[in-house]
Amino acid sequence: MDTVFIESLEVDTVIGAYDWERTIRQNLLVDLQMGWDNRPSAADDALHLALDYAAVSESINAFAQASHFELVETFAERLAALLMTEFNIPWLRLKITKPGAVANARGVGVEIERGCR
Ligand SMILES: Nc1nc2c(c(=O)[nH]1)N=C([C@H](O)[C@@H](O)CO)CN2
Repeated sequence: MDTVFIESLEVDTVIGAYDWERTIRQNLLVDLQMGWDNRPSAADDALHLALDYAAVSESINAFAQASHFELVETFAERLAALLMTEFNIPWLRLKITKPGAVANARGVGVEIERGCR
């Protein structure tokens, strides 16, 4: 299967398990690979047949704006379910990075794979 991807999309949200994190907004980086058959959109040169990465990015942004989870695991799981339903995505790999959360690490986070290729 082909993929459509979004790399290092920066969103801000309420995220964190500690008390001090509940009162601030922090940045997360979203890396997403989505399974899609790109042949129909390529054959007709038609956006309406493509998995529109701009529309997916807007949806991720809106989700982050409204969410306030403690764990990046929860953020990833709920976002994956939302995107698969909203855009009819059969398979995805989603990585959520929390930059600077751990001293001396550029980023920490989770990566999940859901659905069938
Ligand atoms: N597996 C996880 N471990 C930790 C998380 C998390 O979301 N998943 N979160 C924290 C704190 O919120 C931390 O990021 C604050 O710097 C600790 N461990």
